[in-house]
Amino acid sequence: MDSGEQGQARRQLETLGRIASIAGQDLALDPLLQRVVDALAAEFDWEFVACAVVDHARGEFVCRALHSRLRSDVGIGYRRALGSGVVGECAATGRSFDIEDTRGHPNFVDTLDGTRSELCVPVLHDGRVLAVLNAESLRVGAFRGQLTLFQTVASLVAGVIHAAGLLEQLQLANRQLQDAYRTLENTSRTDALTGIANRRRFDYWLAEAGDAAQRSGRPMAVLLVDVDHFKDYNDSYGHPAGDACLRRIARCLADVVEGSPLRLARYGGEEFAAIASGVDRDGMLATAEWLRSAVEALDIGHGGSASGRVSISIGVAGGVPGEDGPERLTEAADAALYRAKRNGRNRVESAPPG
Ligand SMILES: Nc1nc2c(ncn2[C@@H]2O[C@H](COP(=O)(O)OP(=O)(O)OP(=O)(O)O)[C@@H](O)[C@H]2O)c(=O)[nH]1
Repeated sequence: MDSGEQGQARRQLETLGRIASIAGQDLALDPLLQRVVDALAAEFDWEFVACAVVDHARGEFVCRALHSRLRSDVGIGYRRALGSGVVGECAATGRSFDIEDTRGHPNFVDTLDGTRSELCVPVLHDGRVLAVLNAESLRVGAFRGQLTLFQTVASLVAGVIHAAGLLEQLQLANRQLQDAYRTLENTSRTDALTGIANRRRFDYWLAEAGDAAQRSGRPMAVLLVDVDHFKDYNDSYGHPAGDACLRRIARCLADVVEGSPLRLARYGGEEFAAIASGVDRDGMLATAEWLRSAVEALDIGHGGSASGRVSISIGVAGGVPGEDGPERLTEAADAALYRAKRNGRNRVESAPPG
């Protein structure tokens, strides 16, 4: 080896060292690939360097990093089928390509105006093609003698690309798991028929409001709603119409309480419940009356009801729960609701102040 060759070998080793050290700086896949591509372009003064990652599940490769001084159809996110073009063939077969002159090459796809030479090497891990490193030039034979070096770069960065790919898959799986968990959590707290909160969530709110009221000494209030003569509604109009009626009532109640401190839930069957912290019995009574009149105003026909339309009865209770907890308030609201039914329905009754 003469001194010129020794100097070139030393420079190549230094280049490889630099690329290896910047590649492993952190494990986010896209920045990592971009660092490799930028380093190759800078070290060798290449006009176009790209890295495509192989998406085996979709049978495609997709460009994830790019350095180009030339006008090209290729951009980040550019994807093609495995096997298509030289990059696609390299991705599909794991073969390297060192094309001195692209003119006449059987699988060359012209994505870069006037490309004359192309270098393409697979990034392999465990015999599987993870990615393809690709360089292109407008000059014939621009990469002469560089294939081994390019392959060495590919094998140097294969480990970190593999690890970054795994990390990316893990992060994706983690995000999907979190989404699924949120959906599940939401489903488990939402009533399927009406879309408002369910009894489970109401019980949670009740305990939470009870704790807050006991700690602060400030009142809380509960109201229970029951649709009047609903058995008769079902019997007259059918169960599906009964379901639709419950949905309309739920929407109406939700619209009234929207933006207020009241939290509304379907309590079960044809019953709804609402709870509010920092509100006393009289404050809740006023809201209860709005709720009652809003449902009446829906004007849903009901032949079995004295008014000829669907109505609700409401029981209200409020105060600071004592040692026996906030459940006492729900029992008191239930007793008031029973009185509202007995006193003719379509009305609001409240428990004595407590
Ligand atoms: N369509 C439908 N009906 C329901 C649902 N849940 C409960 N119901 C019906 O609601 C009716 C409640 O009837 P009752 O408890 O006898 O009370 P009511 O007929 O409303 O009479 P009062 O409460 O005394 O005014 C029953 O017929 C239940 O089948 C539901 O999800 N969909």
